[in-house]
Amino acid sequence: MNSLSERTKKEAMRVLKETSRTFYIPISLLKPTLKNTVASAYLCMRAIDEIEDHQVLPAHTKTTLLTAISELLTKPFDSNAYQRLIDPFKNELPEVTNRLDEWIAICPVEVVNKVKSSTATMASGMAKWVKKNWQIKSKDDLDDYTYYVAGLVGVMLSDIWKWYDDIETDRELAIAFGRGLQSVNILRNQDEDSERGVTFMPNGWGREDMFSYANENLDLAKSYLKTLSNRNISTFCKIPYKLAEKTLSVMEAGREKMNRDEVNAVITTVTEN
Ligand SMILES: CC(C)=CCC/C(C)=C/CC/C(C)=C/COP(=O)(O)OP(=O)(O)O
Repeated sequence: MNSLSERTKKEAMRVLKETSRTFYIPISLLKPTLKNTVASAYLCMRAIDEIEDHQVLPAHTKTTLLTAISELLTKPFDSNAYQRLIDPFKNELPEVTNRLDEWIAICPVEVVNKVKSSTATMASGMAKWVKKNWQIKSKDDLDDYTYYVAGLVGVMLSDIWKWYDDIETDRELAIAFGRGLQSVNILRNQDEDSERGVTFMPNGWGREDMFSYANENLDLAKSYLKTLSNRNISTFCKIPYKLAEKTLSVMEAGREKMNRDEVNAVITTVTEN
């Protein structure tokens, strides 16, 4: 047994628990091989998301880091080069980012190139949107942004399902799933984002337009769910879907987000069915 990689897998679950409110529980419910794979894949994307979202790093540092990481991910991953790249920023960056090389190392070899490739595309898309200062003017811009930051999570997960259990899914539906979840987050975080001077609303859009965008994409997510023939995978995907659906309904009723009991109730309903 390789005890270093066993230790890193445990660490991955600890870091996941500390960084993701939404995905720790669904990932924990996956069977061991899937759990390890999806955890490492999620952490790879989260590692770069923390750079894009960083509250202190200047834009030029973000774009330099994201572009360089994207390039590193397109080759056999050079851990030393990665550590040299982030070294000047290690104190500012969270653990999930500083350990990207370890998350890649625990991803099964048969699927790691898919994870690296989606993450590389995401990193270059994030670099592009940092450069544009997230100036989303049109629906096409919104589709482009949500493709990079969330649609690609769906693409990567679909690649994992295909590898694990030969499950065929529709790429556009997987992307829409990500877009649906992301647009619910945009609605939920609108005030917080505008306080830091960022808006993801296309010109002329109000909240109702973003609600429609979220609903349209979540409808496609529902079609995606119907195509999943593996129960363990289907439960995993249903949890964020149902949480998003419920978040939309509480926001429509004028509240900011679900309370903890409501979150737990959604998870119980999904896992008991
Ligand atoms: C095929 C398929 C299942 C597609 C879905 C793809 C997917 C899981 C996209 C994630 C997008 C997203 C908004 C993540 C952060 O959510 P958050 O802020 O709620 O999560 P956090 O608690 O991890 O920060």
